[in-house]
Amino acid sequence: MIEAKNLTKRFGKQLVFKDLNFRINDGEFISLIGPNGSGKTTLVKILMGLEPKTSGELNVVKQTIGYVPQFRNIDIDYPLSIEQFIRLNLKLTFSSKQRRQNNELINTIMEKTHLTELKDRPLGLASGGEKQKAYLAQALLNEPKILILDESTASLDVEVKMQLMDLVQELNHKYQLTVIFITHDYELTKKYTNRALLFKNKTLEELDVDQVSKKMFEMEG
Ligand SMILES: Nc1ncnc2c1ncn2[C@@H]1O[C@H](COP(=O)(O)OP(=O)(O)OP(=O)(O)O)[C@@H](O)[C@H]1O
Repeated sequence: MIEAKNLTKRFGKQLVFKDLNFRINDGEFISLIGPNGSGKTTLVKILMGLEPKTSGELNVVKQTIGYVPQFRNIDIDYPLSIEQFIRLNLKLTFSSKQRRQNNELINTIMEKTHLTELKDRPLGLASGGEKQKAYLAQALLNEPKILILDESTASLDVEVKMQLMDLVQELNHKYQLTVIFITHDYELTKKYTNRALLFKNKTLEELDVDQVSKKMFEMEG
């Protein structure tokens, strides 16, 4: 469970947001929406402990968080396979017992993300959707309870976006994974999320997904 009370963030003199009050329950699939520069990434950085809050309270109860960024282009010469890329986040070990456990974990995660058949494909030659699944798999390595998708579908075409979101929805249902989906995509918000947190006038509104309108995605920062 994540709970914020009067959460405020400033960068120097610039107020990013003020007095945010919200709660995200375990197993929710929620979208975080709002114009460019309204503070979505700053808020998730605070949730992940990567950025200090200025004031207010934030409780993230003993939860591990996985983070999936929007994929950037990876050079076709990138030397690692999909599996090797996912392994980058594992702790280095020379113990054979630990290596066995690592292998089991990798196999489970590759299955969960439907990457088993693609494990030896060089990441540089993978499609956009496959690359994004590799990022997702890497984020799942420390068995997070909360998954943050930071515009993770943005550079994918429509069909591939849906496939990735179907996969995330499956993980949300099967493993009660809490999902926070930062997005500028109206259709995906409506189709996949139950609730939305909307940044407006430097604060955050909690909305049922029925209350979300296309207009909310057209606002300028
Ligand atoms: N490290 C920083 N130092 C100073 N200002 C920052 C820093 N990080 C973000 N900002 C500012 O804080 C504001 C919020 O930025 P943030 O990236 O959180 O917005 P966002 O809603 O995620 O935007 P986008 O939809 O464009 O990704 C912006 O005005 C940005 O310039």
